[in-house]
Amino acid sequence: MTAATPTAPALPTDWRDFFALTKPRVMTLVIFTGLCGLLAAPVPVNPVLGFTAILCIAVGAGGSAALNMWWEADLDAQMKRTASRPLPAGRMPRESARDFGLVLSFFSVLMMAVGVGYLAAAILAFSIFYYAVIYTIWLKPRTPQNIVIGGGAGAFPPMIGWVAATGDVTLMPILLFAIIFFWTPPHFWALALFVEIDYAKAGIPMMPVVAGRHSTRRQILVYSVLLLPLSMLPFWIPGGAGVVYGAAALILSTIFLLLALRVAVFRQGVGEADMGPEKRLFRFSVFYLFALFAALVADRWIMG
Ligand code: HEM
Ligand SMILES: CC(C)=CCC/C(C)=C/CC/C(C)=C/COP(=O)(O)OP(=O)(O)O
Repeated sequence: MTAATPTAPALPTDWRDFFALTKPRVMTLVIFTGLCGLLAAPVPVNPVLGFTAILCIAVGAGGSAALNMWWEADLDAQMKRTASRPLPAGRMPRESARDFGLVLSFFSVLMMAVGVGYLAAAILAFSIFYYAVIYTIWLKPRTPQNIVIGGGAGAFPPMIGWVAATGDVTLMPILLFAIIFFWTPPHFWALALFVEIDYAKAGIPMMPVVAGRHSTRRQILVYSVLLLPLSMLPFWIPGGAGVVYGAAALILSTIFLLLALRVAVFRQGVGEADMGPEKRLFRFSVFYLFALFAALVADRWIMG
């Protein structure tokens, strides 16, 4: 962040700009995994409590995204992918994004504490801090391991959903956390491979910029290999998920691994100019997590 960025908006702000600050497209999956954590928990959930918990996850995640955009306005201005966001495009004063993010974050935690429970509120508060401060301010500009460690922030929502329902952290929510944690590096590095030039321009030490494409592809493969047995663990542990989830996890994780193999190993005939395999892996990563968590809930409903 520098003080040089103008704070006066060049264009009037409207509600769509505030909505954009919450990174709504990315947050759909955050909210969905939170909802699935809640619905997969082995207890009946009071609908009002469940609705409050998901609303708090959505508001808290949106608040932390607004704080991320406030802090990164100068960086976002340098990248084509992010240059049209409300702050770099000059549609909003910087302070508005900061205040909006702080208000959303504060009220989401307060509402979670009052309406759902202290443990869920504490984990939500930690997730917001993790994304807005540990990842955005500390890790992202400093190390190519930024998203490996920082990915923890996005892995909390299913745990928050589960804790909101049960009041307790057991092995299952820890496994759901671990699945997203190991999913994040292939998800993000696949994208970073085809938008690498932007990150280099902005001076962000993303893995392809620092370690090169070859090493990034190998690391994508390592996480994708680990993801397969990890995603099967909820099926293998006693009292975990049933065969509907187990079959879905096996199929989805195998496809994920094959797409990662294509990115990492079988690139004969695919030039560096053609990032088709990386784009396919990125798109599938999003579908993968939606489908895996949907299967977890379907399994709970079908298998009981
Ligand atoms: C530190 C970890 C992560 C990083 C750095 C990251 C980064 C990104 C980036 C840069 C995009 C491109 C879209 C955009 O410009 O907004 C994206 C897309 C997406 N991410 Fe991630 N992501 C991370 C973790 C997650 C997590 C944990 C989730 C959900 C559980 C998630 C869900 C999504 C979805 C759904 C999209 C597609 C959005 C669309 O359709 O445009 N990401 N991610
Ligand atoms: C409940 C709660 C607080 C959840 C947090 C959810 C969370 C951490 C999601 C991470 C996903 C995300 C928006 C990454 C963007 O990375 P980036 O900010 O580096 O991407 P950019 O380059 O597009 O700004």
